Amino acid sequence: MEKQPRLLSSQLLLRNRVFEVTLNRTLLTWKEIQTKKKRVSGSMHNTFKLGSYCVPVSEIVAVQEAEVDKGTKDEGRWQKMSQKPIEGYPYAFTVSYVERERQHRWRCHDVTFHCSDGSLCQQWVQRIREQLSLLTSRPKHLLVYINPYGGKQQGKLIYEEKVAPLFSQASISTDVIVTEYANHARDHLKMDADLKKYDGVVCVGGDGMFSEIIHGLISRTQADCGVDQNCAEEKLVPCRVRIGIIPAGSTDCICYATVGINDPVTSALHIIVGDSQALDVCSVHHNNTFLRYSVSLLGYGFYGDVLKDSEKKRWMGPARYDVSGVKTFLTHHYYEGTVSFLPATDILGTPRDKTKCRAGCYICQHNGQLLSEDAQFYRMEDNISHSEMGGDWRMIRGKFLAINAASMSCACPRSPKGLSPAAHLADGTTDLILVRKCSRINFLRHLLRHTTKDDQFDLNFVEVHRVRKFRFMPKHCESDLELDLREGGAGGGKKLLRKICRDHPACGCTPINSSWNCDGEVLPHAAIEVGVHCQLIRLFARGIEDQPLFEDFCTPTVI
Ligand SMILES: CCCCCCCCCCCCC/C=C/[C@@H](O)[C@H](COP(=O)(O)O)NC(C)=O
Ligand SMILES: Nc1ncnc2c1ncn2[C@@H]1O[C@H](COP(=O)(O)OP(=O)(O)O)[C@@H](O)[C@H]1O
Ligand SMILES: [Ca+2]
Repeated sequence: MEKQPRLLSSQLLLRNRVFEVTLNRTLLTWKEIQTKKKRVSGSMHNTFKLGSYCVPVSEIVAVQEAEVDKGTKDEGRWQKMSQKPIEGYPYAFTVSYVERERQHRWRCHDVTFHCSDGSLCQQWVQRIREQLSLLTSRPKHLLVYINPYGGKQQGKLIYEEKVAPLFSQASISTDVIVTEYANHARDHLKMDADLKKYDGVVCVGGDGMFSEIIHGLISRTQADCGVDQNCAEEKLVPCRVRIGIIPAGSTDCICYATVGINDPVTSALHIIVGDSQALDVCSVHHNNTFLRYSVSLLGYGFYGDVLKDSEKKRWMGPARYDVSGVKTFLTHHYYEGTVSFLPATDILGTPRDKTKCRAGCYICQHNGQLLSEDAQFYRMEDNISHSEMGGDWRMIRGKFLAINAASMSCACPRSPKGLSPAAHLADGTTDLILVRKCSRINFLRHLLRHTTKDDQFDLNFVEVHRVRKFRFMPKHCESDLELDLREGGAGGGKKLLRKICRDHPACGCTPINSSWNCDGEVLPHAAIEVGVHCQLIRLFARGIEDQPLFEDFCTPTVI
């Protein structure tokens, strides 16, 4: 039977005031004790307020015996915490814990308790350390990949200055690899990394870098388990190793949509406390050949074109998306093709819901298997679910300015509610958004609504479906065409081009096909098949926390 740790309770000094400090299995609390002197002043003026504070053990970053300053030199903050001596209390220890600030930002704060007795001080440090060691979800050894060229090229600096000190404070050891070329991290994970050694992988970079990491990790897991990625129908094996994202990219939508902010220190703290958030992954295939994985946006048309154009402007940093965004908006290209999809019918929730996926999301906790009342009835009647039968595929043919599949909200600083505000992180579905050909002004209305409270789907040229699978087939199948052009020689090519020009009068100024924006990576194929793999990977995150009313929240504010 598990040994119940006993309660530890002592009277300790904090900022020259006496507190009753208590540690149990889950909480560290400290309550101010009225001293005689204070009681007198309290009763006389009736203004004296006693402080009472608490921190969940799960949010303690570290505990450290503090060196009470006796005029000796400072030997470094985390070697020994230097403190002013208090008469009669020559010993002290410092607890570092997570404190919540505005807009989902987390910070590491310190509180130092002074003790009269050295062995009591040691007992406190030891007991808190014991409690921390019981938290088995915390990582101990991490493999870190830094993209030194992501975003504003600050990845290395961000990691060294803001993240590494926190990891060492929390006794997390790391192996750090600064990538030397694109796909370095992917290939290292896929082939070389000794994954058994690590509890997690940390990605310092943007969405493109994160994409490298998941490709390495998922491919490696499938290879180790003998699963063929090329077969679109295969059930993929979930990855054991969790991934932490330290945002140092341009859009950082995966970090923002899973944590609520793109802030390196906040992300580091979510890694340290050992958070876990499952994430859906889309697999993208073409002709039974595996192309890529995606966790955030798969965008054809507008977002594909923005990305493709922006790649030429990398030197501009994150501003390249604004420039390419305006350019792409003005060119106003539309693309013809057929979208087929398998609607997720047997679930609760729709992409137009007002409720959002938040930390501990009820829908995601049930793997997206929660049944709506109708579907439940249907299942009872037939004893088999619609999706188990294969479901009904739907087909929409048309001219589209954008086809977006958002497997998560895709919230980012540019659009805090995201491309699909009600999408879930881990429900096994993706929200397929179809924006049909419309006027520039209407398209602008749609785009601008991503930045306001107005519903971007409430427009007659926009539709959105929650789906488990989808396919896109452009009117002109690019790969066949390319092959024909290449293999058919100049004559054959010209003939074919003439045919395309006939079919597509805008040729010359309008490209026939767009490319897909797959989590910030250009995917040149137009024709693709996509399937969602429910909860294939896990992040060191917990989803976006509901903004706490600070009085209700158990943080070291007065309770
Ligand atoms: C004219 C007014 C336009 C306002 C439109 C606001 C809509 C913004 C919605 C952005 C959704 C972004 C989805 C995330 C994509 C990233 O994977 C990708 C790559 O990010 P990375 O550079 O790797 O961090 N970024 C972009 C812009 O394609
Ligand atoms: N050392 C490197 N040199 C060049 N490119 C790299 C390197 N490491 C990673 N990359 C690539 O850089 C691209 C962009 O990275 P990312 O971190 O997403 O930044 P951003 O958000 O600015 O696009 C990704 O496609 C990634 O594969
Ligand atoms: Ca999803």
